[in-house]
Amino acid sequence: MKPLLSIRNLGKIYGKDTRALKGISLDFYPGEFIVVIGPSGAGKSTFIRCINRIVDPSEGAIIFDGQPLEKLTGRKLRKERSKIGMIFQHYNLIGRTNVIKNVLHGQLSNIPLYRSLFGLYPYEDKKEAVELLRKVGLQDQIYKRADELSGGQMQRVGICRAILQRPKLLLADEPIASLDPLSANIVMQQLHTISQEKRLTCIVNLHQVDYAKKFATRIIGIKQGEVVFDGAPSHLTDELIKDIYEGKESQMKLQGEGGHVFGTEVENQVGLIKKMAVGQNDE
Ligand SMILES: Nc1ncnc2c1ncn2[C@@H]1O[C@H](COP(=O)(O)OP(=O)(O)OP(=O)(O)O)[C@@H](O)[C@H]1O
Repeated sequence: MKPLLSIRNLGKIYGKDTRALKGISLDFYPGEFIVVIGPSGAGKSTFIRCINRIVDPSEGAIIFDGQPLEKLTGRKLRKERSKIGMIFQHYNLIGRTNVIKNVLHGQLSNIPLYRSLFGLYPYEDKKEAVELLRKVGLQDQIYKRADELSGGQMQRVGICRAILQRPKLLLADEPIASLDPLSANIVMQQLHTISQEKRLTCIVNLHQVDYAKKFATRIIGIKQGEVVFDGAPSHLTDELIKDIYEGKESQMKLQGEGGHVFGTEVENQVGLIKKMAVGQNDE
């Protein structure tokens, strides 16, 4: 199968000497639900943001749907970006606008300006927006202002907006970091269900390892800007988790399903796993 997204030797340096990413090379395939984990400052957000060029990489290649994203500018870049949906930690909804219009904004890049100014969205888009909102249980909130919703409801609107964009790739930067555990679980479940139904490739940054193990088809661990784990959730042992979050790297290598798991020396320290448990994100 051809990858939808190929990243080669991706690096990012902020300012003079903050190396946020170093030599990252990864392939992502249609239908994968990838969760990126790693300690605070590891480079997770930078990684996600380099993919859609919110952040410009310092080096490397990002081949998305056959196009070299790192080289594109202007209209060509906008065209490729319109195939990449984004879900944000703080939802990025327009508070004074109602729910369905927020969802329809997902189609802004695909309709002429005059239509969006007058709210003239195609019937098919409106129908799909309603169906998506029904799917995430918001059918009774369609005409409510977005700022009257709970955080979990706002994020479900954010998911519907990203899906209505009809992307090939969905990026989510800590989508549940601001939610209570119950809402977080609902949001992750719905994000997972919808993206799997539509066979979208989904890359999600998370702090909660429990959710990564519950929902991911593949987990990527990043530490100090480098990939230190890439494999199936079943291969991510408690010891490896401890390593990603606090252990020292060693020569030991472990093989994971994806064929490239990186092992580390295990420090015998308890407690961190518990901290990383759902709802106890205290980094
Ligand atoms: N705009 C910026 N300017 C300068 N340095 C930055 C900028 N954004 C991030 N960094 C630095 O790059 C490194 C990686 O940051 P990044 O936000 O990507 O990590 P993260 O894994 O997403 O962290 P967190 O989980 O806390 O959000 C950190 O050292 C951070 O201080």
